[in-house]
Amino acid sequence: MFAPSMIQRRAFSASARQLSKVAVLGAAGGIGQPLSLLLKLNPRVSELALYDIRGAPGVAADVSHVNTKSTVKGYEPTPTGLAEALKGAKVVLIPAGVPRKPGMTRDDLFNTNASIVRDLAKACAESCPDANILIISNPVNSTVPICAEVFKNKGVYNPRRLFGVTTLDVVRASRFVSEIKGTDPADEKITVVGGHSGVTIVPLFSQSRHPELSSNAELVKRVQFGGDEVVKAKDGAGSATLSMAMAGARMADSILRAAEGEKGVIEPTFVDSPLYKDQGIDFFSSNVELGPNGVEKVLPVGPVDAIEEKLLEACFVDLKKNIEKGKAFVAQNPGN
Ligand SMILES: NC(=O)C1=CN([C@@H]2O[C@H](COP(=O)(O)OP(=O)(O)OC[C@H]3O[C@@H](n4cnc5c(N)ncnc54)[C@H](O)[C@@H]3O)[C@@H](O)[C@H]2O)C=CC1
Ligand SMILES: O=C([O-])CC(=O)C(=O)O
Repeated sequence: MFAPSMIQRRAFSASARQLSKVAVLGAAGGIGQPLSLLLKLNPRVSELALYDIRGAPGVAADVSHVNTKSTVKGYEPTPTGLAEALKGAKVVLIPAGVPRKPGMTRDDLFNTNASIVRDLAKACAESCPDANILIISNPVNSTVPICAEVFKNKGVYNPRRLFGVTTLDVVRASRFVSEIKGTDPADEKITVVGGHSGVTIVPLFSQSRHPELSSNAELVKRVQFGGDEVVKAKDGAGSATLSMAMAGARMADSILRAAEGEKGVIEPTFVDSPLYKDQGIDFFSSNVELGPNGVEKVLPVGPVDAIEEKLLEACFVDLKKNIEKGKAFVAQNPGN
């Protein structure tokens, strides 16, 4: 017999910890592999579904030996395999697609990655329409609108559940500031808004502990073009994978914590946003409060200084074009 207090405690822990299936599409890639490992280490994940057009069963077999409770399964690259991987998923992370080589912009990836994301989005809309979809594949400024259009066409679009992963931009910003100031990056909370490429990435140092940094043009540029640093250093072998895996795992964990009812979970992310819709910009990255239903509240950008005002103006020009390009792609190429 259990004492009443024990029964209460057991009932509480069972309801607080939900069973969460998480799927990774593109799981055998540079990001997908370390991301899958980090998700295997997350106690909030009960089931890990790994899918790729090649190599997912091997990655799954490897990761499955890590001695945490969750189960791991790799799926074959067939429509049934994909549907099975997605069925019942609470979170789907999508790092499928090609990465940049030196000299390329993220937009140069559009021609290859747009159709990959469109087709995977279609599978998600069919097999797990209520899942939280986290898009990592570039160009994020266009692939997120692509996913939204696909979900709309299927009649299952829920703007609260679609996220462009821009976490890496704030991860970089806090690290770069800590290097300059000799501080712990954990203490450097830097707001970054806009989109996820070049000048659409807008760090708001005026809101940080070091407001004077907004006039540090070199630092601003480093945050905006941090991805290029890695692309150049990898010299043709791809772009950021390990730091991205960490950033993606952090975002997934935040989504899961909020789903479990934790209050005050805030992450920056590129979402269907009311902030600049009046200027024709339907998606924007800003701090977002997460909840059991996904996006709980899109937080305002807050006060910006004159330099940041100019950065935002430049951001809007490119961002608008990137978003339109994604929407137009689905309109012209709806796929099967
Ligand atoms: N949002 C962000 O902050 C970041 C985004 N990225 C983007 O993430 C993407 C992936 O980068 P990496 O992992 O380095 O590339 P990768 O080439 O190492 O891996 C991509 C994986 O996707 C798989 N794939 C391709 N088509 C697929 C499909 N239809 N279904 C399932 N899997 C498919 C490939 O087989 C491969 O294993 C790139 O587009 C890159 O630009 C990279 C870093 C940061
Ligand atoms: O730079 C790239 O192409 C990959 C990426 O999005 C990043 O590292 O932020």
